[in-house]
Amino acid sequence: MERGRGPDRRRAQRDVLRAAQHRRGDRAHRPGDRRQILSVEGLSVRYGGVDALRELSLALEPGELVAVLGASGSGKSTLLRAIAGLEEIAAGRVLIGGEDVSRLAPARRGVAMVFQSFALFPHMTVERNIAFGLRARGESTQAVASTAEALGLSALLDRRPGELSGGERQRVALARALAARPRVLLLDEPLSNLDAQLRVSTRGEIRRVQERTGVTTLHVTHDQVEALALGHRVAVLRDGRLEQLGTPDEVWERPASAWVARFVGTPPMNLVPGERGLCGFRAEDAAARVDPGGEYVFELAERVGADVLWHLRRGEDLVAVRAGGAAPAVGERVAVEVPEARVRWFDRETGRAL
Ligand SMILES: Nc1ncnc2c1ncn2[C@@H]1O[C@H](COP(=O)(O)OP(=O)(O)OP(=O)(O)O)[C@@H](O)[C@H]1O
Repeated sequence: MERGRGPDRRRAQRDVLRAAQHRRGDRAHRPGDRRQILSVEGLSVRYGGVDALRELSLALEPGELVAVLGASGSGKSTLLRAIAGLEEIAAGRVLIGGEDVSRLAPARRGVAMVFQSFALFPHMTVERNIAFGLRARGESTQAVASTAEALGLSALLDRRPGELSGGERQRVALARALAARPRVLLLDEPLSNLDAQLRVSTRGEIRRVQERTGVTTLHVTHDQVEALALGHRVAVLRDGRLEQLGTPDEVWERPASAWVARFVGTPPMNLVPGERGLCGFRAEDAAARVDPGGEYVFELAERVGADVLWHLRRGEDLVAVRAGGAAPAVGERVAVEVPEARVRWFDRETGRAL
């Protein structure tokens, strides 16, 4: 589950490019489908004394997939639940298609939500699970067959959830959400109950179905690999606030703060004190070589996927750099060079990018 180097990084960049092309095409085909715009303005949610969301504002273009990334407790689920109408809002509002839906009942907002637990009805067949929302509203169930087909579920329509694999159950949950043709799709960690391999394939499926249906989507995850691979843009949440909103490339290349720089990437961006503040650089952007006059001391080498990382120390500061060739002995001096264009500077006090 490595991110950021070699093929993974290139794949992420290709995905971003495709997403941009998709969005351009999308606009050309459905000019101004403004009914699908989702925005939240100054949203605050409180649980007793806990501020789960603090004046959070965010706007999604029609057909856009935004991955919401944050540590546990940062307010990701609360954001989705507030948009769906499942949490009381202390301040701010939720707009869908420009209409303030903050006071509307969940069922009238035009949103569908998929939970981590899938929440399927165990006694109903796949077909009835997918049709559930449509039947409840007295609507035609015509969309069931085509949605099931799009998600590769046609052969499973008569089974019950207990007779399905985890990945199949997840696809049924997704099909049930999509069959109702929501304006906005909310996905709350939908991949976290799947094993590593299935996560990757289901991730691709979500991406394809989302692009095909063009439904505006918020996808919550605490997994940065998933967020960068899946989102047209990524919203990074920290303590109920929006720390950064940007394309995967922007979040990777130009973190808005030292906090984002530390949160995104395995290893995270190196941060060491420099003349202009905190100096940030990624492991793959640095060149390291044994040099008796070098500032760093070699501590250990570690294989991470396709790469070998050298962990180095300079006083209190630890850095990791991607290196080739034989590792030096522990304690040997190493020089590290980073091209100026690859260095990011952050304010020492506030941590904001300079
Ligand atoms: N029903 C509740 N009652 C009290 N506090 C709550 C409740 N639900 C959430 N919280 C608190 O609100 C904050 C945000 O929670 P939320 O579930 O939105 O975070 P999250 O980012 O989705 O976390 P995770 O990744 O662990 O699911 C946390 O501090 C959490 O403890």
